[in-house]
Amino acid sequence: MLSENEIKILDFLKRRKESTSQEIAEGTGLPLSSVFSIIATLESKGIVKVISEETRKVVRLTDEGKLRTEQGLPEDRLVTLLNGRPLKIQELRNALGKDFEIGFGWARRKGLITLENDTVIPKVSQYVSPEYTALKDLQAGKEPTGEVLEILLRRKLVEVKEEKMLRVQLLREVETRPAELYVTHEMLTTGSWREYEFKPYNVEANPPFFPIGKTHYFRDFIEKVKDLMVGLGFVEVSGDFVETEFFNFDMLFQPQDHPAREIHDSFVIEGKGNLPGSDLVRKVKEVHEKWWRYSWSEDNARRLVLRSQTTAVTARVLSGAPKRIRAFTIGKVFRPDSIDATHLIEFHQMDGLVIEEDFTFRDLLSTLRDIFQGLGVKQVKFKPGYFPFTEPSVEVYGFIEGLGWVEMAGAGLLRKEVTEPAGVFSPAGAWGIGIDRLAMLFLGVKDIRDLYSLDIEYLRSRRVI
Ligand SMILES: N[C@@H](Cc1ccccc1)C(=O)O
Repeated sequence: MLSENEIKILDFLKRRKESTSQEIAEGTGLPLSSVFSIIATLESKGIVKVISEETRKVVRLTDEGKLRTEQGLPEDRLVTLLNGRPLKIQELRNALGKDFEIGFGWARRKGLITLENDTVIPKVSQYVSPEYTALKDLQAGKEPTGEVLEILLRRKLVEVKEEKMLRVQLLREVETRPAELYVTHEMLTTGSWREYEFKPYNVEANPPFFPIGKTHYFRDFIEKVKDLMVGLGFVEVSGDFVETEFFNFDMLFQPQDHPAREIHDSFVIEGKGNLPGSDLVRKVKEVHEKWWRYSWSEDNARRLVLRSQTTAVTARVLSGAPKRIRAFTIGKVFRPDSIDATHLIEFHQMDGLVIEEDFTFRDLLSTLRDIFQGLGVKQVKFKPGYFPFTEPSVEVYGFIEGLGWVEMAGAGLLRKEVTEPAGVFSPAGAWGIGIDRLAMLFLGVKDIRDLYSLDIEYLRSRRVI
């Protein structure tokens, strides 16, 4: 029992006895990936034998290369269009569309044209680029080398790929008569399937690879965190990347132009923002001047920064003076730093806020424990910490197999100096969790930059979680 494609390959091999997978693909018109899987099936049936397997580097046309092989290179087309006479740029642009820029650039660089005001003057009446010839040759099976290859690579018309090559031998001749069929609806309803013999599935054969669209894996992780928080009864809130110092620092009781503000650096943005219109600003000024003993400046509070902590969103929620709330926000924050495998200048935080009449420090710790449990961190430990806006404050550590205790979050009860100017008089718990680090631990990512990778091959290789 042989399938149609198996027969194709066997017929091809009969004439050759021995052949490479690439020759088979070429000779039968089957895609290389199918050839691999059919050879595996034929080998398991004892009809062919794979005598060697190697990987070699091959030059392949990219999608753009294929297109140019059909249409011609933009500079070739431009010269053809000119046909030996000068033409206005606009006419060429109309004729070539978005290829005009590329064609014009290359034609000029190659000295095929000159420009006088808005008129393009041809220097040659005909032109076939060596690149185009090389693409055609490649299509016919002759790989480019040397300088042309380099230019083609640079122009992204070809790419060098690793390709597996099997050398296959026919072990015995078999009668190549198709007898297998796939079962159809009709066979089932009429019962005629009983008269057929069916092909067993080869579950070990490698199927062809079809890339599917999927969400970026880090985005997926962030969605999971959001789902968890919503499941725990929190509402999601969000804020802008560009924030006034007022919400990023002042409302969080971090004094202006003072070392306590420098708990971390921030990026400054030109211009000034608006402050809230309530008496919140006046009360924040009061509390700063009373306890930090300096003259608080409204103008400084209007300065703009890229938010350096999502606690700025917490401050905005507070400014609405909620009586009772369970809210969280997740998003990017920005801090100057030198970039390496564990540091970026933009990363993600998840800040949370609980305001409840009899909310206690113990409630805060158990909420954090719940969140980390939900994220899959079973063992959590708390250490005293310091943040300008919370008292008491804790640092949260989670135990990760193979790594030990890892710092994951900062938290605490918001100080009265933070809540009261906003008109909040109930206890309020708050925290900020570093999301990138968590994601790296869970997704097995060693370099933080990979979380933001746009490399399509890498992203395809990531599992969907
Ligand atoms: N914003 C703090 C974390 C934090 C948030 C809320 C309360 C306490 C601490 C940081 O970025 O380090």
